[in-house]
Amino acid sequence: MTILDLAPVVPVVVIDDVETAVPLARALVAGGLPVIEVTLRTACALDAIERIAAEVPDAVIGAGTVRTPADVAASVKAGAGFLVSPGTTPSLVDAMVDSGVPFLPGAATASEVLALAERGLTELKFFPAGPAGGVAYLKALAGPIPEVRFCPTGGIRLETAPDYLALPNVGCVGGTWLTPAAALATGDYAHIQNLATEAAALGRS
Ligand SMILES: O=C(O)C(=O)C[C@H](O)[C@H](O)COP(=O)(O)O
Repeated sequence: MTILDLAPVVPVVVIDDVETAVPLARALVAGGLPVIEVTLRTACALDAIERIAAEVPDAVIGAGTVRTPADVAASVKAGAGFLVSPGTTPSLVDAMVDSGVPFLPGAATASEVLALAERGLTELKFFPAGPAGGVAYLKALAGPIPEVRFCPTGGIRLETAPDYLALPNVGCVGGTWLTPAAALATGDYAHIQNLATEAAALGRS
């Protein structure tokens, strides 16, 4: 079982207020989406990961927007169970390999995919999925590079997720649509749970 196969959708979340982290994670897990990516884009992101790791045992909590070896170290220290990067550099991949936790390095072109496959890495994030070519691009990659599987992220919504999930080289998709800023601001976790339930059902279609 790998990160790509645990849930059809990985919520990508931006947490501005650390107090929202635990109720938010609980709502996503209750809706059927246990794999959660907290982006390292806010000051409290590492604290949020730490709290979710400590208080929501059913969540598989990971760090997103991992850009540097220092991000890798800080994420693992905070308790991240997996790492996701928007793109890759040689030093970032080295640090991810050495981290001891599962990771999805980002790639957007055939050359980037081949560079990672050459290192034995065959589970990647495809980012930014929509702008980079979407479903058609992934379909084209499956011809020459069928052994590499992806979590496409970037511009995907509930309506477009099924087209990605139908591809043989897609394990799951990521997206921010599960955690609208307005719902977080007002503490509307019931709405977030409903969005998660809706997305989790895609895995049964
Ligand atoms: O922060 C990162 O590491 C990223 O790679 C960016 C996210 O995957 C996108 O921000 C997804 O956002 P939506 O397009 O709204 O679903």
